[in-house]
Amino acid sequence: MRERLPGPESPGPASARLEVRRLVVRYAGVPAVDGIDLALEPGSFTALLGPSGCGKSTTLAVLAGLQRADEGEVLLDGTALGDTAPERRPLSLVFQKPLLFPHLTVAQNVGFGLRMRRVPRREAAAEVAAMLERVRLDGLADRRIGELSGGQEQRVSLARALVRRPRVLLLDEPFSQLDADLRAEMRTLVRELHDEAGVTTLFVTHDREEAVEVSDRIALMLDGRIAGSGTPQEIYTRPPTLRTARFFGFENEIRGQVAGGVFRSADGTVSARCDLAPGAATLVVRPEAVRLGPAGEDTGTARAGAGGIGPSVRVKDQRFAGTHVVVDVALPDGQRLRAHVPVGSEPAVGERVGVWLPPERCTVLAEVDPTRTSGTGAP
Ligand SMILES: Nc1ncnc2c1ncn2[C@@H]1O[C@H](COP(=O)(O)OP(=O)(O)OP(=O)(O)O)[C@@H](O)[C@H]1O
Repeated sequence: MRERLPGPESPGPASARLEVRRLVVRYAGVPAVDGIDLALEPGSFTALLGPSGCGKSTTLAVLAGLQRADEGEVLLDGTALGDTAPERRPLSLVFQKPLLFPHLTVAQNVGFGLRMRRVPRREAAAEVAAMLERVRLDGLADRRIGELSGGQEQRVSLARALVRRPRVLLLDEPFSQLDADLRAEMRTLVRELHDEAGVTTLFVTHDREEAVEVSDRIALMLDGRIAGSGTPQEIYTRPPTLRTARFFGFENEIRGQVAGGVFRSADGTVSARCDLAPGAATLVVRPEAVRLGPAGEDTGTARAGAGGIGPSVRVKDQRFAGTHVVVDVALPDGQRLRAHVPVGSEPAVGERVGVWLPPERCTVLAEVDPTRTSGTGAP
């Protein structure tokens, strides 16, 4: 995760506050967007994150004026946009597939919007040249679109979007067609461009790592609804619901009960302090937070409130995963718990190990999934 100052970046002079209230969009009567609220502060960078089909693109299309909402409204600096035509909205949209004019050069594509706005030729040329330099395409101004790589095409799309000086920048999975290295490079570029211009940005993605790395805030969308929102740190470490936890890779779910401010697993081996009311609950913990140690060692059970499991459990399975080894252990009641351990420190299958769940990495949720008992969901 990048080091970043807390709070939104300083807004650019013209960046706007964008608000979505109770937005509903139905296709053939079925809601694709089901009553969402969103507030993008001026100059902020928000990721709208969610799996395929959850309604992200539909939301963006409504913001851009390309799709009508069935209910709700979109407000720019407090003014409802209503039926304002797309070209009259001070927003720029970058799509997954670059929609560029193949018969025009790079510079002509970038300058197209300025020509439409009748910006004087010399002024437009200077702005286009400056923009191409910012997206590191200077030198390619006279190339045709067909002579560019996928990454270069998306740079042209970004330049074309930003040269209009939009008050809000909307990005719809702009790098999903690029390879992993190029995606990382483009993410950095988008973030740099945002930080320079301070333009309010909404970045749609299904990739949680991308959302965490690039944004100041994440709104997680599931089945047409906002399932949780917060800073990347908040949502990554303290998921508000079980589904959010699963989406963010909390593979371990331990079921139990809360009583007197303490969660206890069904078999009594895991405990953690929490401020939930008494009742059924689930403790979630990421596999990389689970610590394994030598069997018999005090791995934390004795510490009051520290999530801990009895001194020894048996290793059921382990497999090499490149940067770490995935180890599944069997808890006393038979449920599995998954740990990621550094390569070279993995215990053997059948070995007995001690387990410790650092309390600050455990989240207890007042929810249980009746369709699952417990464990990792591993076979
Ligand atoms: N024009 C349409 N007619 C009917 N159903 C549609 C239409 N467009 C989208 N849908 C449906 O609405 C739901 C939301 O689609 P949307 O494209 O907004 O999701 P998404 O999160 O952007 O998905 P992806 O990441 O795959 O693009 C999906 O179930 C989709 O099949």
